Amino acid sequence: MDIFLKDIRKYYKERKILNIDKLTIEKKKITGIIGPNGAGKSTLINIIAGLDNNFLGQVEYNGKKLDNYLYKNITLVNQKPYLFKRSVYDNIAYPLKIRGFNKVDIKNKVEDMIRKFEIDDLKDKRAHKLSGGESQKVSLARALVFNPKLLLLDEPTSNIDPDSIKIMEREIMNFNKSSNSTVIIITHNMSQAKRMCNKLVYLSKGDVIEDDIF
Ligand SMILES: Nc1ncnc2c1ncn2[C@@H]1O[C@H](COP(=O)(O)OP(=O)(O)OP(=O)(O)O)[C@@H](O)[C@H]1O
Repeated sequence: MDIFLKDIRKYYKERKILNIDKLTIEKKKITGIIGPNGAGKSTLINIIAGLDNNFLGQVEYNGKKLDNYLYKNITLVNQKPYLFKRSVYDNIAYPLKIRGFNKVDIKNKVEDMIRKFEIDDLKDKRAHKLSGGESQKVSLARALVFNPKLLLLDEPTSNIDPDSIKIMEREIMNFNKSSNSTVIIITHNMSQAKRMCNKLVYLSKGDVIEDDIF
């Protein structure tokens, strides 16, 4: 889906955090959002995810307002993911269970994710006992397993070792190509942005300074 933002204003108390007149995120592409600390990147991605309604302006998804169907097809992976106190396997299965997939499908899809992310050794571990980087990997696997139409990533590889970064970038790019889903990634890593993104949006003090750096 493509996303169109218009006249976005976000305040905390009197302080203006976001001030975006117009921004289009193109469908089927990977768009990177970059910019200094405090620029408003996480605030923006939370608004796009539908997790923050307290703002002025319009966000349209394929020309429509966010509804329940769209909301269920959007997922956000945070830098500090929240995982349930269950096994890694159960955590990855969860989005499929709540969407009513049958047991065989769930097993196949979860095992496929475990294979792709090379986390077989983690599958029976309780998720709250994982390291920060392991949690981020599991959280990305849990996001991709149900094939969202819009994947939002807030610094998904910030705690990750170089080998695991390769795996995560590969899986995000493969997912984007095979599903034609739209991906937005916040990153401070310019070489990662260049490796992965079709387009880059530069945010500074809540304003879009440039929206196509490449
Ligand atoms: N709940 C809140 N209450 C008040 N101010 C907030 C709140 N959340 C964020 N802010 C402020 O909004 C501004 C933008 O924060 P945001 O987290 O969106 O920045 P960011 O670009 O994602 O930064 P970083 O690169 O450090 O993650 C910051 O100045 C932050 O202090």
